[in-house]
Amino acid sequence: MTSVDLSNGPKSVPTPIIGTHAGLDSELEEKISVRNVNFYYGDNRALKSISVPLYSQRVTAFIGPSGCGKSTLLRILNRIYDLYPNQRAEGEVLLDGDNILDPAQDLNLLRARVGMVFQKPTPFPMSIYENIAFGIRLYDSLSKSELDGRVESALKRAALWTEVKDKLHANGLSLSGGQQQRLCIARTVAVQPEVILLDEPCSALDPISTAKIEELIEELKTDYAIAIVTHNMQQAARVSDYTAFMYLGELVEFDTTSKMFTSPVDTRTQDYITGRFG
Ligand SMILES: Nc1ncnc2c1ncn2[C@@H]1O[C@H](COP(=O)(O)OP(=O)(O)OP(=O)(O)O)[C@@H](O)[C@H]1O
Repeated sequence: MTSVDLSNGPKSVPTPIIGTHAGLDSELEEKISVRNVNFYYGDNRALKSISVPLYSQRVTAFIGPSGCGKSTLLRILNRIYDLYPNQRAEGEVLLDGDNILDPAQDLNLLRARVGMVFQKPTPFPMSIYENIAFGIRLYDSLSKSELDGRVESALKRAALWTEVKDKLHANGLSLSGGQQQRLCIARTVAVQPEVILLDEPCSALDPISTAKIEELIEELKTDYAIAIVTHNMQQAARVSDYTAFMYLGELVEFDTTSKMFTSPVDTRTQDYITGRFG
């Protein structure tokens, strides 16, 4: 493994350890490139010169102790932080080469291209069908039969169709927690994004629902670049191809998941993965 300096940022931020992962996987396509990103909540710098790739058709896990900045980083990738005052990002986040931090970026379009699923399932208080149709209508004008088809295929994609096909007009909130989370994934998939961000999607779920979501992630990655924040090391090891370890707002190490979990370079990564801190 070699160490490559991706940072032109402040000298106080150590160079992250970036593995020679690209050489292991010749079909890698960099969908998102985070370059020297700093993030501020007011005056508090929560992210420090972060540079990391997200690859198409690969799952990248973001791990690290509570408060290290994992969710903050995800919230930059679809500019959801823009909804809040006094939060700002510096640097570049390239999506297919275009900087989405550009003030001229169309945020509705960006959020259609980069979908997000949150920790707590957040269905809208409306029918299962409408939960999905609502988002599609924002971006596409489809006939009723086309819309029905898109709703059905999103529910199938999220492995929920067989459980809900006979009650599409029941309220989304009447579903179990695990079903609600799959409904949220269906809602995200329905608008045909290119990137899916999952922020601790299983933390409120039981082991069976968690296993279903993990299978789903494996299935979805054939079409999307996926980023997942998780506190569960076994989950990161199971579902991801690449892992980024963050600590105190810095990216400490990034490599293939197999390398990170068998021979991490930085002792902080090793300590975290083996449960010695965090
Ligand atoms: N809305 C906010 N206002 C001010 N500071 C915030 C806000 N949200 C997060 N922070 C700070 O930014 C830092 C990173 O928080 P973030 O939620 O990204 O961490 P995390 O790694 O996702 O943590 P966890 O694993 O606990 O969810 C923390 O120091 C946190 O206190």
